[in-house]
Amino acid sequence: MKTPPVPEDREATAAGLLLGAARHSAGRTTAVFLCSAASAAASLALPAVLGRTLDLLLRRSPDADPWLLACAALIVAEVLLDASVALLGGTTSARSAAWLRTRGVGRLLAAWPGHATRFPPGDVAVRLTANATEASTAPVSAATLGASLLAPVGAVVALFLIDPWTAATFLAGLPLLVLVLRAFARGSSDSVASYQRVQADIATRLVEALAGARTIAAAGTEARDRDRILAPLPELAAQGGRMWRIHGAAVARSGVLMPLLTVAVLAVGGIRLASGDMSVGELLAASRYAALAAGVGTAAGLLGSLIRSRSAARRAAELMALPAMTYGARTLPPEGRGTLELRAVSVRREDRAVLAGVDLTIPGGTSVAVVGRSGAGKSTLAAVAGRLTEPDGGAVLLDGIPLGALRRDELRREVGHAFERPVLFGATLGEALAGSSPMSGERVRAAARAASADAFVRLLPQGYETPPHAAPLSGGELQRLGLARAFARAGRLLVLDDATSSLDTVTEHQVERALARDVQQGTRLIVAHRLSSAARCDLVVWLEEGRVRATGPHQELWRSPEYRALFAPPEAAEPPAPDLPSAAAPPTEPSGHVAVPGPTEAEAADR
Ligand SMILES: Nc1ncnc2c1ncn2[C@@H]1O[C@H](COP(=O)(O)OP(=O)(O)OP(=O)(O)O)[C@@H](O)[C@H]1O
Repeated sequence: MKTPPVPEDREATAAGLLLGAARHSAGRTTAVFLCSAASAAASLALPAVLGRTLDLLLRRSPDADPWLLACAALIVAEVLLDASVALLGGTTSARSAAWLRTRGVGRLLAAWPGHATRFPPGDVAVRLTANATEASTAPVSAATLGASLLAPVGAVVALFLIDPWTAATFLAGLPLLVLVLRAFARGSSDSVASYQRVQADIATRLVEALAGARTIAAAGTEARDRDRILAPLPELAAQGGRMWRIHGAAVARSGVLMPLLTVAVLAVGGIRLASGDMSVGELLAASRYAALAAGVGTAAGLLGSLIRSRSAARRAAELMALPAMTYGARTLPPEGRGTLELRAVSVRREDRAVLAGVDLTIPGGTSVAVVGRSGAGKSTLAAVAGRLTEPDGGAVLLDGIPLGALRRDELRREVGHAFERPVLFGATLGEALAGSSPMSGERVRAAARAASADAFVRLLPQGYETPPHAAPLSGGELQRLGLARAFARAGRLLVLDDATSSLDTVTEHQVERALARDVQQGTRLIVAHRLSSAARCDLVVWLEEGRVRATGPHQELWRSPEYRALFAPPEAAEPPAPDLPSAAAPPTEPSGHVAVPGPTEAEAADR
């Protein structure tokens, strides 16, 4: 039977996510429940059949034979059903885990990059592996728990039917069990959540250390960083110990309580046998039913599993709560040339205005350098212009259409990006440059030539067939591949966020010339620290503390000593005397650059 899907926003809660997983595997989970229930029914029927068989055997009745066969059939059925539950349960949980991971990864990648990168990679890995696995067992645990209660409930009913006194004796002890299980559920939730949090903390530290392996080796701090990564271990041990102590205490208490209740039922049954109110067979059946009813004590194990699943689901659901990037349904006017407009754009980060009321109009086909001191908001502006982040106020329009109203394919086809430290995805370099769109090898190579990447790629033994991880790339070569990827898909707007910072000035010049000559013409927004880059652009946007300080051609802005100071080494940053002609004349060749580390692709996404 097809079940309706859980709405996506409901999946952002642990209950909604678990419901979604249960619905996804509804057929198999129902089969687990039915097999568990049938096994419980077989175990319930067995004592009655055994008791009846014993009475018939004691009477040497010829009718005992079919009853003996029924006993054997019930035992075989129980074994087979239990085996089916184990097999089905395992595969059902595996399917639920796959579903949870697919949803989680999908949500993560569909979210605004800045939101997604707030979860450290190690933490995300734990949420999508260990936590997803634990959460995935919930449907099967719930089905098994539900079915496992059928046997004790049925056993108490059977006790009533055999002799109400035996049933009343058993029920008298049940409130104590409820208290034990309640205390267990409360204590466990807390310690399980803390355990999972500390687990993720260690993973986060480990992944950070791997990313900074060179820094650790260079500083010779291996021992200190090992201790730092493993610092939460004592807390993990404490939370783990607490978790299993609570579990152990619940199992021990119910383990004492349940046999006591069984003995009490037997004692009452013995008295009833002595008074002639019960047969020997009925006493045998009552003792077996008492043991079955005592099985309610094992609920602690399944309850513990459900509590761990719920806590893990809560962590996985936090990924589902990430706000997804939204797109519209509009396309760009065909005659547009890539005019970019920012109207009163503001971006806030941690209660601070990173961009404040930025108004800009960049005519189509213009190359624009965005300059300013470190932290001025250049990368944030680049991210807003390419809609890698949504402004908190104002609007960004391309050829008169708000970026948010554009169709996804239209937006990503017409707006390209290159970053300071690009990440290459794909089985081969050729694939990594082509990206997701089908593209001829010649177009990829032309883009690589424009980015001065073709020559070194062809020198690799496998050329464009080299897997990215097997290509020995310098920072500058990697940047050129990132540029080639952007050039190959160049549309109306190309955003280069410090994407040439690792190139030597000669190569940078070559790339810029090829960009102007060989790459499809459109608007270029270039975050630049080098004087030469700013000088070669048609227009410069000078940002200062999140605001546009000035816009204009480089030659015009060069008249300002403060503008010149952006590109000058510190000792020359003092405003020069107004009568110094050399300072006022805009140099055409690079005279220096402010060496500021720019963002990685991931960092750029975090604007
Ligand atoms: N996710 C974020 N959370 C908090 N602050 C942020 C975030 N992203 C950027 N900022 C802050 O916003 C300001 C502008 O950052 P941005 O990276 O845009 O500057 P930039 O001009 O590109 O700097 P640089 O030249 O050093 O790359 C900085 O002060 C930065 O610390």
